[in-house]
Amino acid sequence: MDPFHLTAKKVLTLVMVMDKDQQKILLGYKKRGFGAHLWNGFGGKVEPGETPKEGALRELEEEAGITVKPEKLYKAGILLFLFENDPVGLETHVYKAFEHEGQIRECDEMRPQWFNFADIPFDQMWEDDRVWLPKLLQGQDPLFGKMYFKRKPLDESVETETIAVTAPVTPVPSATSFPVNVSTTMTSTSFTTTQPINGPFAMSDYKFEQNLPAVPREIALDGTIASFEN
Ligand SMILES: COc1nc(N)nc2c1ncn2[C@H]1C[C@H](O)[C@@H](COP(=O)(O)OP(=O)(O)OP(=O)(O)O)O1
Repeated sequence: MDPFHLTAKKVLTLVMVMDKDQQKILLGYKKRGFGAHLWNGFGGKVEPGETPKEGALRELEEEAGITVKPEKLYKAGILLFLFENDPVGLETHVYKAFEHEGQIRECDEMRPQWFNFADIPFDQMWEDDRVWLPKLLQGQDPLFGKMYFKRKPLDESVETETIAVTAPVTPVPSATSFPVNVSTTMTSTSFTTTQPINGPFAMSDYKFEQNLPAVPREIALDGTIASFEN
């Protein structure tokens, strides 16, 4: 059985906002959820009834506080992320924008920050980014590719944060002291979580589709680029 065989896919978006004059890109530090502790563009799941472009504009506003005029948001490609032994692929519609409106602001999910093109923190980003993002910055889009990921072994993990937890602790009576009146006291403890470098997956392979006759709308479940926008 092909470990990358897909039976379903989720449609996601990813928006890269750039300032060509300053040679800067706006990235967000993901504070929670899928891809937590990594820098990425802004985006998320496309909701029922939305086009990918509408979803991209909504997520950009939710996560970075800024808006882009629909006609100034350009399709930069589609990346299909496949995970070993996971039958659900992530069809990610990538967009780019060079101008925006509104004030950039942090939210509970993302912390936005501008980076010079020369200082993009690839060692704290999904591994696929170092393959396709330089192409995007050089204007070699639209990009259509499939990225294959395997789960990382735990020894590639690094400790990233210590979380202090105040929790009620209920002493368990020993057999000899039983019966007693069990009292509940508050105490404080802490534990350390591990976060694998570049996220929990390692990219094992990737393939780009070159010289397509038209702009694809989606990547089919069998991996072929099936339908085209005219
Ligand atoms: C696996 O490789 C990936 N690489 C890159 N560069 N980006 C990725 C990868 N996998 C997913 N992404 C992007 C696509 C989306 O922009 C986000 C994931 O979105 P999320 O799951 O957070 O979607 P939301 O709708 O915001 O989620 P909530 O349910 O938390 O609202 O990462």
